[in-house]
Parts: sequence; C-alpha cells; structure tokens
Amino acid sequence: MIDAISFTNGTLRYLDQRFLPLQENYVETRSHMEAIEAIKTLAVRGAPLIGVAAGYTVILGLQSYEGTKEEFPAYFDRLIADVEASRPTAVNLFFATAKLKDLFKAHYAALSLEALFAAMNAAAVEIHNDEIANCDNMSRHGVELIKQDLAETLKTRKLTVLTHCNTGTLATGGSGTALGVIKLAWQEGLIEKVITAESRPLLQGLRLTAWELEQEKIPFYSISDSSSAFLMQKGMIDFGIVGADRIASNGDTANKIGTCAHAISAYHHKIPFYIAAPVSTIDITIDNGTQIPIEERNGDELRTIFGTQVATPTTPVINYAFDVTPNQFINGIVTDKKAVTGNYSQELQKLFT
Ligand SMILES: CSC[C@H]1O[C@H](OP(=O)(O)O)[C@H](O)[C@@H]1O
Repeated sequence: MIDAISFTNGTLRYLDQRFLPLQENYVETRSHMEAIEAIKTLAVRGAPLIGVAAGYTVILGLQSYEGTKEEFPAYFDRLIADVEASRPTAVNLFFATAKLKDLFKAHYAALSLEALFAAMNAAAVEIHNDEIANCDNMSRHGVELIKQDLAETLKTRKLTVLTHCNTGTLATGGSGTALGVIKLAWQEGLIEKVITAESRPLLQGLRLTAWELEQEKIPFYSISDSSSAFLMQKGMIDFGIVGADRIASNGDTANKIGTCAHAISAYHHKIPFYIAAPVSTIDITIDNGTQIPIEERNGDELRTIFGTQVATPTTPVINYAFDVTPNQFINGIVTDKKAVTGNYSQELQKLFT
C-alpha cells in the first residue's frame, strides 16, 4: 500500500502529493511549522489524513518545547491554534486536536510533561490506526449498500462508478473512503470501470485517484468535471460515490468543489449518489450545511496550472475549495460503523450513542 504518512522516532515522513503522479517525493521533518505548511499547501491532504497529520504535528510541537511546566499551557494553546488554522473545513483536523486538548485538560495538573507528552503521542498514533481500520469497515458497509441498491443491474452486468477528487490511500492512510469502497467492490467483481472526475483546480482526481487506480490495476477513465452530466445522460454511469470533509447532523455534506454539481445531476438522472466518510468526519454539533466553514483558496490555483500562467495575474477569481451537497441529493452515507440511509438527522445521531 502507498505510504502516505508515517511517524517514527519523532520524525514525520509524508509523500508530497503536490507533485504526484510524475514525482514521488518523500519528505521528513521534525518541525511542526513545516508540517503545518504541508497541510496548508496540500502536500498532505484529504480529510482523514489531515486529521492524522494534525495529531502528529502537535507531537512535533511538543518535542520542540523547552520551557517549564508552568509555561506550557500558553505554548500548547498557540500550538493548537496554529494547527487548527491550517485548513478550516475538514472536521477530522479538529477531531484530532480535540482529543489532544481533552488529554491536556484531564491530565496536565497531575502528570509530568514527559508523561503528558507520552499520552498525547499514543493518542496521535491511535488516531492514525483508527483511520486505517475505519477504511476497511467503511468499504464493507459500502459494498453491501451497492449490492442492495444496484441488485437489478448487477443481475446482468458490472457497474460503472463516478468518483470525485481523491479519497483513497493518499487521503486516509488506509484503503480509502469512497475509493476504498470502490477498491473492495472491484475485488468482489462488481465494478467494470471507474470514472474519475479531474477535480479542478488542483486535479486530485486526474492526478491522485488515477495514480491509485493504476497501482491497483482497476480500469478507469478520467473526465473533466463538467462532463459528468453528459455521461449520466448517456447512461454511462450507474452510481456515484465521493468522500467528505465535513458532514452536518442532517446529512448535508461538504466535499471537494464540484461534488454538488455531480450530485444534482445524479439526482436528475435517478442515479444513486453516496458519501463515504468515517464518523470522525461528521460534525454532529451543526444542524445543517450552511454552518460548515468553506475554505477559500488563493486565486492563483486557477490563474496558473502547476506553475504555468494561464490567465492574467489580475484576473479576478472566486476559488472555493469545497461545496455543500444538500442531503436530498444523497442516497446514503457510508461510515465505518454502518451505511446510513433515510432520516439522516435521526440516524447519524445514533452513531454517537
Ligand atoms: C477521504 S475524503 C478526502 C476529501 O478531502 C479532499 O479535499 P482536499 O484534497 O482539498 O484535502 C476532498 O474533498 C476529498 O473528498
């Protein structure tokens, strides 16, 4: 399996995703500021992997601390704030920092800094291991849902599935969320081919999902984001499955920009459209998608393509990194605990009991 991220002997090692698939550059660092920059620049990306990286980034910050125990709370607050400022939408990042903040609150007074840091280090490793395990559970639940919902089609032929952005090993450290479901469905003989939307502007679909599918020898075609409606109209897509960066308690889902257009088109063409995400991506504290902070990124991501200027430097740009798909366009939310369908407000809440 691709080694997207690891933490060994106090050193964070990650595969810099900005240069894939043409260059496989691994980076090692012991600097939490460098790790934060890696998250900001999408060298490390993908909601679950951002959560894993956030945990390890805090550990790097702890390793750099040289002050007294009395001075530590102020340092820890700044460290957490810097990590949480790296990317605002993927709730997995805040899920990870919340775990570490809870450990601080519970144990700072009683433990030595050494013991507290050891407990936080163990928690960061647990977050990573959990995300890997989540993928396997999610994949199983997703395949069962596909077998159920597409049973009629499966009687006569295999399926063609649309996906968007990258939700595989590069986004999770495990087999993947949506792409993990796709990989298992392929292994079980359910999939004919994958249609991977390029995912402008940073092309996670064209670059990263295509690279993962090539590694897995799964047949696929890449398409421009704007092609999905036409392929659906021509009957070339049987279902869609994508990841998520934050899911509201009513099932409204934030995911890579372009997702909502695919979902609305799928709804119009009566094609099932699913979200696959670990429970750590669900923000049960918010009622609906309007409350999800949507990251706006530098307009140069559109004005240039990987260093080549394609628009004038003064071209005005609106560059939202994510959009929000209303729950009415989502046929099911596949999590590591179960596949949720029906009344999301009720059913998602049950995942936390
Ligand atoms: C496993 S879901 C990953 C999720 O994260 C991606 O965003 P980014 O590449 O900007 O980190 C995209 O929204 C994926 O769906």
